[in-house]
Amino acid sequence: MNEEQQSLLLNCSSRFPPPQGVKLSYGTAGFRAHASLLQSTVYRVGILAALRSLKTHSVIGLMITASHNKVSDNGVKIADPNGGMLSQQWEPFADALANAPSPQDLIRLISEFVEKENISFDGGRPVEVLLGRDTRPSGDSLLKAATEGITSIVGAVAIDMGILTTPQLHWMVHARNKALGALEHDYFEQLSSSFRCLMDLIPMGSKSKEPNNNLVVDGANGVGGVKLQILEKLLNSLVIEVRNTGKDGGVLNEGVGADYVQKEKVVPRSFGSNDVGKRCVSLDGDADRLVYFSVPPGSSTKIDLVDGDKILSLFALFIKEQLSILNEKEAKNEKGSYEARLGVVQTAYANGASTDYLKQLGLEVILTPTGVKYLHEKAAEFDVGIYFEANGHGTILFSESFICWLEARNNELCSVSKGSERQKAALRLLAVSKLINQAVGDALGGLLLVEVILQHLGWSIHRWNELYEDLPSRQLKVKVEDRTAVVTANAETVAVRPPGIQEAINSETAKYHQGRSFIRPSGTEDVIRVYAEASTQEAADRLANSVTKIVDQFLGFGRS
Ligand SMILES: CC(=O)N[C@H]1[C@@H](OP(=O)(O)O)O[C@H](CO)[C@@H](O)[C@@H]1O
Ligand SMILES: [Mg+2]
Repeated sequence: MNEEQQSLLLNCSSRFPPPQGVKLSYGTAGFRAHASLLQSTVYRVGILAALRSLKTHSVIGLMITASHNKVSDNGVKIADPNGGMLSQQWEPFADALANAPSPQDLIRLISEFVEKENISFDGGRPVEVLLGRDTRPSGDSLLKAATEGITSIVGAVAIDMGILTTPQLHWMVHARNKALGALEHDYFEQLSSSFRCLMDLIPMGSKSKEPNNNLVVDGANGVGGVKLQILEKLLNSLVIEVRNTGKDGGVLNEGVGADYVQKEKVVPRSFGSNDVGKRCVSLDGDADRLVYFSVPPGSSTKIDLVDGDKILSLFALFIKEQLSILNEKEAKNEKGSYEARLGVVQTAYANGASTDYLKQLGLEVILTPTGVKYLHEKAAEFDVGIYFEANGHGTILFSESFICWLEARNNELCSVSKGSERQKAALRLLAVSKLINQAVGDALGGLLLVEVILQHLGWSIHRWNELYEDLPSRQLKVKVEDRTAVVTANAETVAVRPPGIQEAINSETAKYHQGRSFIRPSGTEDVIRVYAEASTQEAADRLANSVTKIVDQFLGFGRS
């Protein structure tokens, strides 16, 4: 680093002192904390984003959001050149940057890192960071802090893309680095045109049995509802009613949104007995998650939840069907078929019944730790990799080589059997790859794909929900003295530390028919999460409570 660079960093950094007595960690999905603590962190992540752009010679994204967390919280995360999460190799540097006590320490860290990573400041290439933020009131001033961080690297440019869903920002980074149109308008255009294409390819015989074909959306009082209202105008064929848009006085994520609905299994605000039987969907605060639900007859608060596992199952079923149509041979020894590897990725939170169902479909099911960064990485190993967290965060990834093969196959079929079922299957798969976000899970693309598949199959939400019956489950959280005392293995299904805790959990779980339980430290909140499953709701609740007590005995504040 030359002197000009050093003094620029020193000057700017002294205006962003880190908060006292707080240890920050990049966590499951970037840094998250009370917004008042984050000025310095976001400033420093701005520096990191510019360095990442220098290192990769690509456009990088920086998103300011705390997703489903409280409105008073905020957070920041990086989108890498392919639109995915920041490379895990850089996370320790992110942690060190965020926690550096003084500007001098910060500059020393940066100098050492730049040398180690061989990052050159030659100024020969553009250094660009796209910025986005959700609707949180603190977003505006944090965005300014991020801009200062980015521009404290000489020659780096910050481009404010405005208020966006998290997946929109990731999509824009992905598109920019492929030299494609990357404005919000391009995003809406891609989603709506691929949706219309899939709708046009629906077989004539499919007619939905749903008496009311309208969709009711809970926007979590966040950014997703408003964006969906813009998108809806381009769709023609789908009637969407959006509630909890955030414009009618509701508070972000308070009693609303995908996280609340999935964890509490009750209706969000502004939904109730008038909605019995309707197809409803909840987005989270930054619109990267979605869960469907319906209100059963006679209920005003209880719901039938159709969670991320069922969305995954619906997608897997559809993709599998299209792949098998595509590979049907018309003549023996015909060339051109390609056994695409289809795989699905889940976490330990996936309902046991969903994993059994997917295996029965003959699919390869992989388990990873919690967090999209892990699921995405695994899904990318397949030709078509579908990943979903139970809470509704997921997408379908298509490998570049499979897309190339599909395009060539579609062209070939166009000339020999245009309009055939096989050509339609190729077109459908290509359209799905454009509709569903290739960078990260996206509630808007996910929602449109669910809608089109339901129409394609002629299914109501009830028929979809009957794919399999969820095992009753319960999730709880426990405050402990030090959550890092829990260390897990085998995709978080086993706690290897503190010693003895897993044995205690096992002996409790063994008392329950179809019992399953695990604990792990949250990567976004200062808690230990407890998950339990059993054959009845009452049993799942009891098991979760007993395991909570075990956690408390081993790690709680009151232990002796
Ligand atoms: C059990 C659960 O829902 N965990 C969520 C939550 O992570 P934790 O590390 O569990 O706090 O937030 C992550 C980011 O949104 C999401 O990827 C993950 O699935
Ligand atoms: Mg989110």
